[in-house]
Amino acid sequence: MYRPTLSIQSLPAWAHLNDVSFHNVKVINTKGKGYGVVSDEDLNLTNETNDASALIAVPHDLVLNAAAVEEYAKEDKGFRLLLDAIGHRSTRADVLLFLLVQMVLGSRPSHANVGLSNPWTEYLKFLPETVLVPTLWTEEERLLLRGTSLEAAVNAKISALDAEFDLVREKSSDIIAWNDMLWMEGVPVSFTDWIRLDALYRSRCLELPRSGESMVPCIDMINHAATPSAYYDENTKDEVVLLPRPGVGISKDDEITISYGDAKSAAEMLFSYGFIDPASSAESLVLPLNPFPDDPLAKAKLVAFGEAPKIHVARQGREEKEKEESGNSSTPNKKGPVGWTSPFAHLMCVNEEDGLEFRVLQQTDGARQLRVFWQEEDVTDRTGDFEALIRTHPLAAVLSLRVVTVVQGALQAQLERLASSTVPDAAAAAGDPAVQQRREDCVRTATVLREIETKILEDAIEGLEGEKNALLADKNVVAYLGLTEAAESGLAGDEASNEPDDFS
Ligand SMILES: C[S@@+](CC[C@H](N)C(=O)[O-])C[C@H]1O[C@@H](n2cnc3c(N)ncnc32)[C@H](O)[C@@H]1O
Repeated sequence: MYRPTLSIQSLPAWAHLNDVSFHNVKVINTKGKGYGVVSDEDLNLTNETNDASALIAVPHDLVLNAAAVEEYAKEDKGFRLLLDAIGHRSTRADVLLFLLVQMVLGSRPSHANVGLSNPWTEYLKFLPETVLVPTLWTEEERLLLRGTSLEAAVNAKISALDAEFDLVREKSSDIIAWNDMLWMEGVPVSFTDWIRLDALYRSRCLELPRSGESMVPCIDMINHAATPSAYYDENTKDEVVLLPRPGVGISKDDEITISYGDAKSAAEMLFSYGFIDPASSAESLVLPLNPFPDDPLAKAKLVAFGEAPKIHVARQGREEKEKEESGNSSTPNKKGPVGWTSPFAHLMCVNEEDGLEFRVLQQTDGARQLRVFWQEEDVTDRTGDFEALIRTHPLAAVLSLRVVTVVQGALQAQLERLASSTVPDAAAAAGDPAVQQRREDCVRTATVLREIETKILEDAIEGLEGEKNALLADKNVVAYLGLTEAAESGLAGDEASNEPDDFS
């Protein structure tokens, strides 16, 4: 839909009207990062920060979260109907609905017969038209993610957004005033509008110490840096304040930055914010894990496990590694090993002959319930704990070898997919310079992600090779494989008669 915009030069006027105070800082257009906040003068900072040193202060009533949406619904009966029909599922869902209404009000206020304007109606007009998060990449641009951990995640997110948008359309169409407002008047709201609102929310929401997950106008103009100069907090007046970090020097024209978190992986940063900062992203990735296609228990295992099966891969921190080795290594650039976890892989690799059993129990009310048994013990509530459960099995090492082989195979397949899909040349995008620039940004970011994930996968596979070799040397495994080999060579003897050579 058509979306009016406001120049960032008008932000001070909006801030003044809405009691947001800026002290010696201003919002400007930065190079390559959209808007950002810079210092207007050299700041003489002490090691103490308090309210007097706040660079930006935002009144509590501008903070947008589930509680604020609820307050808004008390004043606007029309919105109450909409919120009760669609909202109350999560903070995000309520805020997105509110933003949708504000976006529509902002684009055709004269026609509005429902919905009350609010400071956010105008503030939305300052926000960027697009965010480079992959849900807003074109289908062609998303091919750049082939083989990365984001390939499946972005497709799943787009499907989820599609289902969510259908629900919003269906429920709001039942309310005549909203049906007219959202879907009939002028250019109706589109799926792209919905994806854009989701992207704005994801890339701009903050975790406030008291108010929780919230959007805060103006504070959301601050960019990220690995070594930030500021942080946000809530003060005794319930304002959200931007404070300089103690001991950090800020000169005139310096950009003021905060940290968006250092525990997020490169994929998570790209997914949520549309950029990757290798200096502050965690070296980790998450991949989906599919059960064996020929496992007759696959469905029961999935139901009993209760969540989407995954493999988490993460480089262990240097300190962790040093602690583990209890040595005092002084090779600062040496990276720690890459470890993995996958609770489902352990469940996936055990079968009836190992002691796994599924039973369907009829309850007194007639309902049927799937129960999981391991070695005769009911472990229905511990399906995520099979790594520990198999440790006491006489063939524990054999079962572990299966798991390690499965995980290594999945990571190897991912690495091959990553290596086999090349990144097309950005110059291939012809025409409009803005489209060309955007394509270059997507190619650059996807290339960074691909390099980071390739290295993590290679190191994880190498680590798994070590684990596999250690397990192959285990005496129980040697004995088990010896028996299996003997059985198979007996079988091979029978099968040998089927070899084409024998017919010759
Ligand atoms: C909370 S907003 C910050 C203000 C934003 N730059 C704007 O124009 O409104 C977060 C977005 O800013 C951009 N951004 C923030 N830090 C960045 C960085 N270090 N490098 C590149 N882009 C960054 C990304 O587009 C991100 O989604």
